[in-house]
Parts: sequence; C-alpha cells; structure tokens
Amino acid sequence: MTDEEPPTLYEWAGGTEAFERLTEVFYRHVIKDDLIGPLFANMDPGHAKHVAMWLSEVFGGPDRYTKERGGYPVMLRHHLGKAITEPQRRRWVNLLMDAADEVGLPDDPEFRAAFAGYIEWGTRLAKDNSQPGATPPTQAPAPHWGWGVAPPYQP
Ligand code: HEM
Repeated sequence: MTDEEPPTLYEWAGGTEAFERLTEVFYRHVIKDDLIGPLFANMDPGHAKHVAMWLSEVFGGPDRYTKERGGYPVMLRHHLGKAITEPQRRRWVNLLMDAADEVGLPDDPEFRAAFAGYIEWGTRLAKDNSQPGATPPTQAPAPHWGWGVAPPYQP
C-alpha cells in the first residue's frame, strides 16, 4: 500500500456506522450530565444522527450534512445564543472522548491525535459562535480533516 492514498479518517474509524454508534452513546451521556445536559433538554430527536453525519463529512466521508442539512453555516447557527462556557465546552470534549473509548473507535495514536485535533478546533468555534453578538459566516465550506503530521502507522 506504499503508493496508495492513505485511508480517510472516516474509513479508518469504521464509516458512518461507527460515527452513529459514537454519537448515540455520547448524547445518552450528555443528556444525563449536570453541566451540559440542560443545554440539550429540547434536542431534536435526530440530533445524534445529524452530528454523526457532520463528523462523517468532516473526516472524509460523504457530504450528506452539506447536501441534506444546510452545511457549515447552518451547523454553526445551531450554537447561536447558547453562551457555551469553557467548562461546558471541556465537558463536551471529555464525554465525547469517553464515548470514543466506550464504542471502541480506533485508539492508535495517529487516529486519536487527528480526531482530537478536530474536536478541539470545532468545540472552540462552537463556543465562540455561541457568545452574545457572534456573527457566524453565512457561507463557508465544511472543513475537511486529515491525518496532519502523523499519517497512519505502517509497521
Ligand atoms: C466539534 C464540536 C461540535 C460539533 C461538531 C457540533 C455539532 C452540532 C450539530 C451538527 C448541531 C446541529 C444538529 C442538527 O442538525 O440537528 C449542533 C447543535 C447543537 N450543539 Fe453542537 N457541536 C459541537 C460542539 C458543541 C458544544 C461544545 C456544545 C455545548 C457544550 C454544543 C451544543 C449544541 C446545542 C445545544 C445544539 C442544539 C441542540 C438542539 O436543541 O437540537 N455543541 N451541534
């Protein structure tokens, strides 16, 4: 596989099914959480699936969030006015990483570093765009995350 393209993070993770398993378990914990649960009290029943769709697209899977749910600007607008605090952002990250372990997402250093890189970036943008007066872009392509400086390890 030396002269082939490396798999996408989406493929490495296990595809749509893996991201759906991840978000289903994650939001089950989120709604019970004392710090961030209340933010999700009126969550759309399709929320977990929509976030799985978004993550799949970011990590190199099909662009379904863009085609079916309005893409990046709409995703950002979901956070408008929520005034997410840093402790709430960090709890979201911690619960997602716990869920990644619980559902058995690949735990090799390269995958987890890339995965965490996007989650760190994305949660900070969600927080920033949730503050009073935030003006998220009205047009922007979905970001695409790759392996960065540590491509998949080949023994
Ligand atoms: C990488 C980070 C994040 C991603 C990818 C993400 C993704 C999304 C997406 C795709 C939606 C819209 C779902 C739909 O289309 O139905 C959404 C909504 C929402 N997000 Fe995030 N989010 C992130 C971070 C956060 C954080 C840190 C918080 C708060 C701690 C948060 C709170 C919410 C809330 C409250 C909604 C609206 C839920 C509802 O009432 O339906 N998000 N998010």
